[in-house]
Amino acid sequence: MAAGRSPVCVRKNSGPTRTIKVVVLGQSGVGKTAMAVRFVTKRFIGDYDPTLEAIYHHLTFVDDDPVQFEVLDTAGQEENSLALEQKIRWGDAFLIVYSINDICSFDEVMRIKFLINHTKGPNTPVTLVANKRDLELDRMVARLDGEKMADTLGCGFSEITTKESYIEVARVFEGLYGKCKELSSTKDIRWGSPKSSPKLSPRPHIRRVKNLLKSTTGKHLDVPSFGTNFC
Ligand SMILES: Nc1nc2c(ncn2[C@@H]2O[C@H](COP(=O)(O)OP(=O)(O)OP(=O)(O)O)[C@@H](O)[C@H]2O)c(=O)[nH]1
Repeated sequence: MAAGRSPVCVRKNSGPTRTIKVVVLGQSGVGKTAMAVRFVTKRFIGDYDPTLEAIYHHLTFVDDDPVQFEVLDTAGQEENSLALEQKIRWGDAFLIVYSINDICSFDEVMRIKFLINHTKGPNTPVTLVANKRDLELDRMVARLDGEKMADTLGCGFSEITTKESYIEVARVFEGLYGKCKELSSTKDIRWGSPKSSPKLSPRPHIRRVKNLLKSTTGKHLDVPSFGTNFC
């Protein structure tokens, strides 16, 4: 480098930025918000407003590809299927999260995958995520059962601890991008295009995560409204 010049970070092969809309689904308390926030801020924060539902924006590189992640962190899925379908319609790719210490959250996985198949088709990129691996002593769902379930449902599988590992969380999101990329090159799936998903309109509340994002990363967050927009 010539003296006096500051270093410039240049990525090889970086083409146009792709946008991937990821919807994080799963029962209340499995760690959806923790995962989304961990991915975007690298930080683990213990407690969140359980009703929080938000879209996080995160621009990063995956294998030298510039990727704009839009992550919809949904509220727990104890709501009716229609409301859930509206959120599913928005996404390109999906994480279905359960907690290894909560058998009920595992029982919910099949219904969610069924709704994704019904709404977006069976070839949609989905990863089943077993969260809270650090709570081994309270384990109720064996890793093997998670893997079998993922096999049966035809989706990827990862067992992670959002609490203890940022890398594991990042790999889950990056893997989902990889799946989208692979599918788009071999099949006719559409993703990252403005027409692929309906627009969301913001809803004015939520402080904590918003402030955290702003203070730690300068990133911003949208609060979606799933009313009449989704038809
Ligand atoms: N031990 C442990 N706790 C975790 C982990 N991930 C999340 N938690 C905790 O689990 C609790 C629920 O996490 P949330 O992220 O609020 O869960 P959620 O799925 O978004 O819940 P809803 O917003 O109600 O749908 C919080 O107390 C988190 O700190 C993990 O990997 N290990």
